[in-house]
Amino acid sequence: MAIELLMLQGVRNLSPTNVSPSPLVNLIYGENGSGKTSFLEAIYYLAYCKSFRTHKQKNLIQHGQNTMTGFCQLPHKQLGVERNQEGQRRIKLNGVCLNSAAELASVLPIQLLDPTMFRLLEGSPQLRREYIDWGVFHVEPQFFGIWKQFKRAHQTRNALLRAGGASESERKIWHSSLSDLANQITSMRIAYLERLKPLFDHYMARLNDGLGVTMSFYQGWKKDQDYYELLESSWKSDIESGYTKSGPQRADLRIKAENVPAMDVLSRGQQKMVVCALKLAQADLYKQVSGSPCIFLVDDLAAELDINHRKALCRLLEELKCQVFVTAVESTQIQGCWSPSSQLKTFHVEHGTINQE
Ligand SMILES: Nc1ncnc2c1ncn2[C@@H]1O[C@H](COP(=O)(O)OP(=O)(O)OP(=O)(O)O)[C@@H](O)[C@H]1O
Repeated sequence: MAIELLMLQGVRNLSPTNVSPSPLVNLIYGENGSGKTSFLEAIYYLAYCKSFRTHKQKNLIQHGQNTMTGFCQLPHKQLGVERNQEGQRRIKLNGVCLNSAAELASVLPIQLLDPTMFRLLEGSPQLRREYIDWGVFHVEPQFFGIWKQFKRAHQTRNALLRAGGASESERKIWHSSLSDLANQITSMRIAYLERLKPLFDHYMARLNDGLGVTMSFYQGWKKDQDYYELLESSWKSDIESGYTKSGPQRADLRIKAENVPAMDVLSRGQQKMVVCALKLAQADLYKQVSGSPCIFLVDDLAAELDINHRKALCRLLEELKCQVFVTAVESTQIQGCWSPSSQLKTFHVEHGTINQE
């Protein structure tokens, strides 16, 4: 998958933009505040209808404008997204309006590496669940529907808990349905991670061998415990808490270095390497399953990565043969990291205007 043409209008400080990127490596460089991250943010918005740096999507719309629009030409697909100040949004795929951003999930598979990526290790388990589930969904598309059903059943159980209980028969019906869905979700997550783990080990070794980094999966309750039995036995204590304390909604990916949580012992740069290995492994598996590579958005590659690690990451991105959009303040920071086969295109951003060199 590669973007063949990208058109943007009304995005942050960017002038109307019309770019034909390289199918492989695109280097976007310019001074601080010139618009590099905004450019990546616009691509990300096309894929997910949300920003990676703010919850307020309105902030993406250029000051003084009512609307922002993004359009990209993909192989055999055209994707357009528009959003206005009132929060109204229009998504079109091949000229047909989509009802929700969720329908976009498999159109533009994007992996983001940015200066805050270490949060995947430090942040809440929710971020790591989202990471796992992105991959599970792309391997098992029915996962999304099962997860939605589970979420509804889980919300209903919580509502019953807060209401002080339910009849035995009603409770048992919900527990049976919840445990069935929870077990399906967990099996899919475990199967996905079993395929991901050797890839993660491979990329970890290529990026920073010797850190002793391991990943393990916590499914959200004790491994050997039957989830239906657990729901039944924890009913009373869950009524006291007012919510369901265990289940796939509490799952986590535990990353350790020499048996200690990675975030407690690794440097920022080393944590970033671990996150790079996680994302590369995910992109590799995605490519094996779908036959097509992800697109990588790499913001400010030079931040906290020394030249050897930068080169190692660039080599791995090249080997994946994926389309990459990478930003830097100075082109010299990363221009030399790519081989001649990377079909490098360089774009200079100046006061929001993007020019190919
Ligand atoms: N809605 C908006 N309308 C117009 N300009 C905006 C809007 N939001 C942000 N800006 C401005 O856009 C500029 C571009 O910011 P951006 O983060 O893309 O720069 P950058 O090139 O990535 O910088 P850095 O190298 O410092 O990360 C900033 O000067 C910012 O103040």
